[in-house]
Amino acid sequence: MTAVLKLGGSVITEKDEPETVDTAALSAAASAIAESAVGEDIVVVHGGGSFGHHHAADYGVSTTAGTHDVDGVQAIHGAMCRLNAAVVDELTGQGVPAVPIHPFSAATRDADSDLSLPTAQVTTLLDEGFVPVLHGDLVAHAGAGATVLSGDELVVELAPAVDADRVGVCSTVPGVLDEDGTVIDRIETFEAVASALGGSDATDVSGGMAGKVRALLALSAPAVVFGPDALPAFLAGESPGTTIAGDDDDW
Ligand SMILES: Nc1ncnc2c1ncn2[C@@H]1O[C@H](COP(=O)(O)OP(=O)(O)OP(=O)(O)O)[C@@H](O)[C@H]1O
Ligand SMILES: C=C(C)CCOP(=O)(O)O
Repeated sequence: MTAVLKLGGSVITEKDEPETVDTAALSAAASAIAESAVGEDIVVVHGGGSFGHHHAADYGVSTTAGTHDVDGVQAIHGAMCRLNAAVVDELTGQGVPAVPIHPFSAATRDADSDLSLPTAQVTTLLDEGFVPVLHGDLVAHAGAGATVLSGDELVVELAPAVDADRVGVCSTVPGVLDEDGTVIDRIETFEAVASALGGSDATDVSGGMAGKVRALLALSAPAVVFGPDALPAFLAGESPGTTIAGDDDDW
């Protein structure tokens, strides 16, 4: 049983306070992982929260708008590396054999914006008993300089690469909400829920909930979107929140 879990940046950081970790939330998430039965068969991805998104917005960088400004690259990638170090530290402090992987060092987008992410280091580390921890980052982008690579995109790339049985996206909301604020149980097409989907309450250059749903629909195996309180339930094999079940033939 292998799981890919994304910890939303909005969960583990104070999203409106630049470069501030939500230490209580990060500690609770790390403890849920440390205590879960998935043990070491888990790949963790985390988002940007107040580390990546503020800098990306300052430099006008998004998943589609790139930069050639080396100061911008350093600000955005550097902030994400600092957050990644905090996540890895918290996990290892709680006994999880977590190791960092920085996607900017490996991934590319071609001139058609198609993403290529080498994953042999992830699968090898997993096989060797480590818990790889990747993060939303920048990515070298042909013709655009460097663009944002969201953690949600990483989840979509990693799930088939590690043959994941379970994909979970832990955000601040208890699931994807309909127009009345009720958690939608299951989503099979973007069109069915498009009118309820917005961006993010906080600074977010990668599309908020709408971007998340679009990215997760690209998986053929179901992904679940849930809130922090439901993380232990997800790790115990339940499907709390919203199940997003697209149909990608590549799975
Ligand atoms: N229909 C909806 N249901 C649930 N959340 C929604 C909806 N529409 C918009 N949102 C917003 O999407 C946010 C979640 O997306 P966001 O990208 O901010 O989360 P994250 O992945 O946890 O953080 P990060 O992108 O930093 O990793 C929610 O906090 C909410 O503000
Ligand atoms: C803003 C940066 C650099 C990372 C974005 O990752 P996300 O929060 O998963 O969308």
